[in-house]
Amino acid sequence: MTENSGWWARAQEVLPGGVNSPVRSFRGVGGEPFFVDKGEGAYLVSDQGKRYCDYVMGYGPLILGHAHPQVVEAVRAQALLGLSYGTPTHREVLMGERIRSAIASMELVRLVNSGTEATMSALRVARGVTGRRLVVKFTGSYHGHHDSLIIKAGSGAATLGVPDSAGVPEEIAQLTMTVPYNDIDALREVFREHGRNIAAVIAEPVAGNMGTVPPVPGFLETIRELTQEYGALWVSDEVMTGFRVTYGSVAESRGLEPDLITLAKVIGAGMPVGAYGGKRQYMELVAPLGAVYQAGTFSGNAVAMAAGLAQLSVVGEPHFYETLTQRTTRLAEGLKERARRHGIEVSVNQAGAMMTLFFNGQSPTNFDEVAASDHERYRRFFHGMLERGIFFPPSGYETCFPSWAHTDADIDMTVQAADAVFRQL
Ligand SMILES: Cc1ncc(COP(=O)(O)O)c(C=O)c1O
Ligand SMILES: N[C@H](C=O)CCC(=O)O
Repeated sequence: MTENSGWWARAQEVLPGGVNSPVRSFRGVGGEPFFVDKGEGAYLVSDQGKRYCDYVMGYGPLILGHAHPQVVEAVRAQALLGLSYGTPTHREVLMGERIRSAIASMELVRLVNSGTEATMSALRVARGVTGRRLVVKFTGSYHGHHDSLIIKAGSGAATLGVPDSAGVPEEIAQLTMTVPYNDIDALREVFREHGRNIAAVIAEPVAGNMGTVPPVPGFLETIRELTQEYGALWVSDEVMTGFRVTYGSVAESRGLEPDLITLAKVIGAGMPVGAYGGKRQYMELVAPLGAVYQAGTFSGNAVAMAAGLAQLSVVGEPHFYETLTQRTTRLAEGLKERARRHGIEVSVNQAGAMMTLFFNGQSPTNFDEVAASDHERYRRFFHGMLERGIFFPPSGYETCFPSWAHTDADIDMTVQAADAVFRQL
């Protein structure tokens, strides 16, 4: 149980389940969510004045922490000039150029308003380019909530046990094939049977929506090889990983060139933003150049661009990702070591500044292995930490996002608190 300000009852009267996105409801761990008044650096402050060291960080976008001065100043300055224009602005161009300078294969970039919009549009392009209907996704991956991809999905869908959403017509669901993450043989089999009808394979280059699950050696390379062999497009969904694990794309940092890449989260610094892009030959199909229609009143929004550009200029500074990764490793190693002291079997998967603590002696490599972790224990761990003022993701299927604002002292305090919680598990 968390503090109760009375707002939770009011919220449930007016919002479905009290929330505007299912994971926020704490259904995965039980209890009631707390309400936030403000964020400051690595901390959230609740409406009851309680401070929480925050490892959720808006589910990833806030890589600099809450209310970073440069981001806030950029937002304030732009707001004074207007919020949204419906005409081109310099900052949209600057954002496109910044993304392209970091991710070479994003030769043309279209800005949208969310990760969901980005992946939905990327699939439309892939289908438009290939004239094919089938798409392949991986079990436990989450790419947003549109009809083609809310199938065997991770994140809140997995937590709530509704990986396949009602309301998706069977005819649409049948066009999506699912393969276990990291299962190279199963992927080859799907291509052997259906390869000439597959428009796209969409994959998180490090899965983050069943907790953090890195790719096994050869997995991303096989996606590249098979899509090229069969004339399908590889959509690397970097909504979570893009500019979080490294400056730019994880796929490109491994020497691979996806056909289309989707971004969101970090490029918006907490404002609603998404982007998709890729090789000119594909993106030239997007309206107004080509026949794939996609549009948006708020796309490239002026305030969102200001926030995102401010954040990207900070993360682009030398050694940013090395330092953030080291801090994340400090947390991961600290948690493992303290759990071991208390004889509790855990593993921690980490990729840059993404990590998940699993109550599982083996590091999971796919959704079934994540599901086999002790989620009841995670629930107790979550609440133990929350009582001590530390906010971990409210589900064993989500990722922790340490930020630049987390100091070594914050991390050591977290490890200390975990020690006390492990003792009671
Ligand atoms: C990899 C990935 N793709 C797509 C999405 C959808 O993004 P959004 O919630 O901004 O619609 C998310 C997160 O929600 C994500 O983590
Ligand atoms: N795991 C999701 C995205 O990364 C969590 C965000 C949400 O769906 O509210």
